[in-house]
Amino acid sequence: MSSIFSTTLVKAGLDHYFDNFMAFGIDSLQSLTLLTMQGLPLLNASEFEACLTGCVDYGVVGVSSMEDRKRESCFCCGCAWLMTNLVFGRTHLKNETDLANPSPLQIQLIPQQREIKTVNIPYKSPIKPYYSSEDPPSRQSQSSSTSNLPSNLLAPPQDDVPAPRNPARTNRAASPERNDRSAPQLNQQRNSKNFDLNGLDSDDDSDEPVTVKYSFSPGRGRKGPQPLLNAYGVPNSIAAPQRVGAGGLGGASSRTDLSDRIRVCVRKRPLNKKELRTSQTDVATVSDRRTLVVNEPKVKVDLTRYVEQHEFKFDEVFDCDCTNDDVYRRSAFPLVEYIFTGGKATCFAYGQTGSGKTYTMLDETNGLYVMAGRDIFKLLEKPEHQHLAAYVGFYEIYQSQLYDLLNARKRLHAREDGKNNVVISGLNEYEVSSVQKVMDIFNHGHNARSTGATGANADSSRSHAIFQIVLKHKKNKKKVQGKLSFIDLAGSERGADRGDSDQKTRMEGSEINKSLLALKECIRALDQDSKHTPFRQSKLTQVLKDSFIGNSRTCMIATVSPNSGNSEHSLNTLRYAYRVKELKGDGHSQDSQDSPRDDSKEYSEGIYDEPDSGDDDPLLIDSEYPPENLLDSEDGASADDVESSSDDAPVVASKQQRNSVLSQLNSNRAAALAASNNQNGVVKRESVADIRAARVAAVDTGAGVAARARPTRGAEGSAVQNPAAENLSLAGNNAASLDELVNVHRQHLRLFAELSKAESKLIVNYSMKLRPDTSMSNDAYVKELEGIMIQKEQSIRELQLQIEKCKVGK
Ligand SMILES: Nc1ncnc2c1ncn2[C@@H]1O[C@H](COP(=O)(O)OP(=O)(O)OP(=O)(O)O)[C@@H](O)[C@H]1O
Repeated sequence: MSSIFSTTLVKAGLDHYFDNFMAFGIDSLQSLTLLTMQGLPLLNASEFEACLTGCVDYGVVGVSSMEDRKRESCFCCGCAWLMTNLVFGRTHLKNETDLANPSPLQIQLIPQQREIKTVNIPYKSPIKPYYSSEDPPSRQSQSSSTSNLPSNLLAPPQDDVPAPRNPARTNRAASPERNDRSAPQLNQQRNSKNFDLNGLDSDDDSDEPVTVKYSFSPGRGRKGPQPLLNAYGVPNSIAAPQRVGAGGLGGASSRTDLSDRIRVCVRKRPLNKKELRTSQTDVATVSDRRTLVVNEPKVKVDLTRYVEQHEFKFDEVFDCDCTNDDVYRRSAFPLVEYIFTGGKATCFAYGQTGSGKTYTMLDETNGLYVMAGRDIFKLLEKPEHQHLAAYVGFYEIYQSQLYDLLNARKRLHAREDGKNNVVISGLNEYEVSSVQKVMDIFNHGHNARSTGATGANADSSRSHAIFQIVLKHKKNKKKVQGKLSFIDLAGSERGADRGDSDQKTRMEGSEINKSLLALKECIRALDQDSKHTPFRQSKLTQVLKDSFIGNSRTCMIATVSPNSGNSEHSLNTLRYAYRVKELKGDGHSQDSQDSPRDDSKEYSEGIYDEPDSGDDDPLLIDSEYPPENLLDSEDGASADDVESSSDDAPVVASKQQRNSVLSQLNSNRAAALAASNNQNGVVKRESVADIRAARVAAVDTGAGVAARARPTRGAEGSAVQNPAAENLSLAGNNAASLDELVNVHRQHLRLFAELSKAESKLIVNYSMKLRPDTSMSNDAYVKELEGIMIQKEQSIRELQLQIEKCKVGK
């Protein structure tokens, strides 16, 4: 880098962009002027003006102020206007030694068409470049006439990454060379098994990932690692949820125990060929066995790009070079051992479509279920297990209905026996004696699984698939020793991200979201030893009920795609996984600044007691249960009713005593609240906890007096019906419905928050035309908006329905 260059920047008043220029390999007047000089005759003043105002690629190099842009010209999008009021002297240039060095930044113009044909201005993240000076051969051999642009320039992965206002001018193809003087060195270790960039055919959209390991060191001619900046341009420290406190997962030294009741692991898959071909960056770094850092590419409001770092800690983090066997040893294997001791265990894969859930859990030949099968058969050979036999069943939950994948997708029903064990009645279970048999049966079912096209993935799983291995006593097949379920959940991405999918797909998405939220709440409740586990929220959690109570172990494997284009989804996955276990052993961590909101606190308030399963004994299964034990029904209504009756079912004496103490406390609390309201002469808004407290008081004392006697302020002191008091009496009459209402309401709020976020983003993108692709047409905008509105409408309807239910019970 020449001193003339820096002097010139100072003269031009652009020296504050020095780092940005460096990061983009612009380290000499040579490289700068090549961008600006050649197109001088191409644009007239008004075109230039239009380009200036519309050129969002300034953000790429961080030139944010309009004044600076005018001064410095629109070099980055290649509109090729020479710097107006050029302070950068061409005379300087002539003398400059850098002139001898061919610039890596080239523009090839076709003046006749007044269109920039090719230009390559690679976006090199100041944090983590994805290619070294020795670019992969395929990139070097790309023809300059094709538009094989660095995707992060022309087709940035994020929706909110800026795109040029005039798409015609963006038809630029890559120049193969890079400035290795300015570029940081990047050493790549590639998995020889898959990696052959030479062989990357642009038509090859294979999703087959390639393992790429990066190690980065600053290169010659470049300043050291650039500091990360946050949205305010301030160096960014690690900013994401970090668990704090003892017993949590925050400290590197935190305990990770294979025998934990809940284990939350994360698996990062390798970049696939398509992602490599489109030059997507690997933004997820496994920094140690328990830590994953996501470098999220972002754009400031002034269009400057920056990177935000999020660090997450889990029980276990598996890097992209980990095999299924590695994952198995640290996740499912302990569960296998556990079921032989008479327990139930569940292993989930959760993540965005295409992130590797099926590959991990149910890969036909190498999934965790195969490995578990292998170990189960080994253990079954032991003399002490000779009385046991293994059975497999495979079903799916699609749109809240159960289907037997081993029996022509026959509808199934979940039932509950007297011991709170869930039985999928009618499920075909096959006795298996070898891994091969397990695999054959699995394959049969796998083919029947529902898949459908979504905007996100043409082959996306639209259902939750549950493959279970049950250990039964040979002499009495109704006697179950243990059960291990492998669950390949449907894709976690939200309905709002499904592009212009039809209503059916959006409905599916909404159903999936609902069940995943419910699942999270249930696992959290389990992790926190909560007295109440909200099974009723979805079919998925209803059928997994016995995996959340009593003798159970759960392992969740969150799968993430490492590419920059999916960073938002990956972050959602990681936040979900984090929330599952965030509070363990630290009741105060929800107050931590970085910790996400604890919205299920009341579950642990001890207001409700879920009856113990009392099933330390092996399960006793009976497929003939009275109809009142039906957990799922055609109309979907009785499930709740049944569940509520199970909530209110008699509990063991000690629990009754505890409940009565709790009732007393709650009653006092409600009365105190009433008194305080009375004293202040103000009608206070009720918190959920208050309503619940009063409700429980009303139910348990049988009087409901505290609730109904809530005083209100009225004109001249006359009694005015207090809506809160009405709620309380209502709750007393229909406790289960109100309970459900609170849950639905909570989900509604969450969904609305998400949707409103998406809506704001949409309108910003549309109005500022920031979408990199041209698809943000009026039509696309209207469609996306419509999609969001439909979801909001659905959510409101659901809430209204629940309100009606409560009223009916009044
Ligand atoms: N850890 C991994 N190593 C190698 N390849 C992987 C890995 N994870 C996933 N893949 C590959 O990535 C692709 C997508 O994976 P997979 O089908 O498992 O995703 P998914 O999360 O189950 O998606 P969906 O929800 O749509 O079913 C597959 O081709 C799979 O082979």
